[in-house]
Amino acid sequence: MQPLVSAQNIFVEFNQQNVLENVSFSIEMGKIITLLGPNGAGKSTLVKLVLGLLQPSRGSIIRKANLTIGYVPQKLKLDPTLPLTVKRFIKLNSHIVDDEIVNILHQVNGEKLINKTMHQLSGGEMQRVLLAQALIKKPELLILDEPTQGVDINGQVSLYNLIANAKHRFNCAVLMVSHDLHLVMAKTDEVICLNKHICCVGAPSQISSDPEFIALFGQNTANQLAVYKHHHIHQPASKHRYQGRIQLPKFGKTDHV
Ligand SMILES: Nc1ncnc2c1ncn2[C@@H]1O[C@H](COP(=O)(O)OP(=O)(O)OP(=O)(O)O)[C@@H](O)[C@H]1O
Repeated sequence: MQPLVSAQNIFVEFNQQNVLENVSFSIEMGKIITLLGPNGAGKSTLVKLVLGLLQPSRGSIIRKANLTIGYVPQKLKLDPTLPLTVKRFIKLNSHIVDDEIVNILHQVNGEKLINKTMHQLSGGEMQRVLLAQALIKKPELLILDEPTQGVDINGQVSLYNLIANAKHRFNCAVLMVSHDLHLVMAKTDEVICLNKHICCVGAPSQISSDPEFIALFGQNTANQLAVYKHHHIHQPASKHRYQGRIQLPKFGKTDHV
């Protein structure tokens, strides 16, 4: 089956410096992919490439024709003087009737939020509304960039459950940047470990024993992944392109993982 997104030998350069180097990956229907990497590794840059907001300096990225993507950003900056209700926010850029809004909010446990203004929402409520807005298009691919920033632990658990439910309901693929390994790995089919180039890729249990992963993230983090065993078949890691050894910097977000 044709992948939803296929990237081949991507380079992205800012100010004559490579931010992504020779990155190749594909996103297949129904898979949950978690993107890991230290600060500045190029995770958001890769997300922008997949969204089509950025073009590679070299290499190619092919999206399935008419691919529908739902996107949940890290944070949404809204003009505080704008009295935008949740209902109006979800209606932006889409022609949907009120029943559909109620339905989609129900799917993220957010029916009670419909008439609140966006500024009244807590961190967790805001992320659920952003998820609802992303799901309204019935996306084939849902992309989330650190969706639980500023959300407490209960909110994090509930958000990841909602994401997993949405994946089953829409049979969509999910690409997410997350440092909440203890919460996301049980639901993740494939981990892509990025540090400008792809250091390693595979199921969480495979990645946990990869020397590059251990060198980059430490044995404690690898142990968190090791407990997750998947019983379905994954692509062999050799199908992905490993980009060779790297100089390994200290990981900057240890407290998050
Ligand atoms: N528009 C831009 N112009 C110049 N440099 C940029 C631009 N966008 C990103 N960068 C640089 O590219 C590198 C990768 O940034 P990116 O935001 O993709 O990393 P990240 O892995 O998402 O980091 P973090 O975990 O801190 O969010 C960083 O060094 C950043 O400063």
